[in-house]
Amino acid sequence: MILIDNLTKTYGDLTALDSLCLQVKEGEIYCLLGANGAGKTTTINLLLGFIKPTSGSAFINDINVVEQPKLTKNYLAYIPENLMLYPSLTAVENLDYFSGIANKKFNKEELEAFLTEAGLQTSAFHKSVSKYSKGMRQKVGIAIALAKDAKVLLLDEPTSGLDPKASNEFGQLLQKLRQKGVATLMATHDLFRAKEVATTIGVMKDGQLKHQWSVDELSLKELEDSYLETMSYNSL
Ligand SMILES: Nc1ncnc2c1ncn2[C@@H]1O[C@H](COP(=O)(O)OP(=O)(O)OP(=O)(O)O)[C@@H](O)[C@H]1O
Repeated sequence: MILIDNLTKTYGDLTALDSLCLQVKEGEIYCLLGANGAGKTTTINLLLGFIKPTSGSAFINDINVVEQPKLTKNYLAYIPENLMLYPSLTAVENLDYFSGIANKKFNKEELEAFLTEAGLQTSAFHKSVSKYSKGMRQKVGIAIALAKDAKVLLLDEPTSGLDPKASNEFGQLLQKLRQKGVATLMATHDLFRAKEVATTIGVMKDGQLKHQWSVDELSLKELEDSYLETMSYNSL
């Protein structure tokens, strides 16, 4: 579970995040939309403990991210736009390495089973990931989350640059994780994919959460209209 309570981050005069409150429960996928500079990555970086908030708090499975950042890592998996893997290693070797960091040890068959569950084709398991497409790399990221048994998944524009088929596959993998009870927060510019996968959609602007809907509350057209209207409104 993710709980964000009045989280604020300022850089000098700039308020990158302004009293953000939101919650992502087990089995929910929360898609955070917003133009460049809205504060989406700042939110994710605060949850990851990469940066410290100016005020407010955030919790991963009831653990305070600021007070116990290392402990929260046990529950978290993170997939950024460009997942960092060791290029000279294969998918199995990368998965073995990253599982080890999370204090999990698996045999070859178990590692391969995670990659299969993440939808990676068997023929790629023992090839260097330097030859992988972006979609294949994202699948390794999902396999890492599965192997780690992550309870919370943080995604920063994971489908950016994926072709529609790969993006669709990625969405289906998120649904699988959702069925396992994973709480997912995904920053994205992809309104279509957000409407496809989310349980809740939030729209940020100037560091503030301007709208939040349950996904069933609105059509894709209504989401697009509301998004564009929010973006065109000049708050200055
Ligand atoms: N280290 C920093 N120093 C100063 N300003 C920063 C820093 N990091 C982010 N910002 C500013 O904070 C604001 C929010 O940035 P953030 O990266 O969270 O936006 P975003 O919604 O993720 O945008 P994008 O869609 O482009 O990734 C922006 O105005 C950005 O310039």
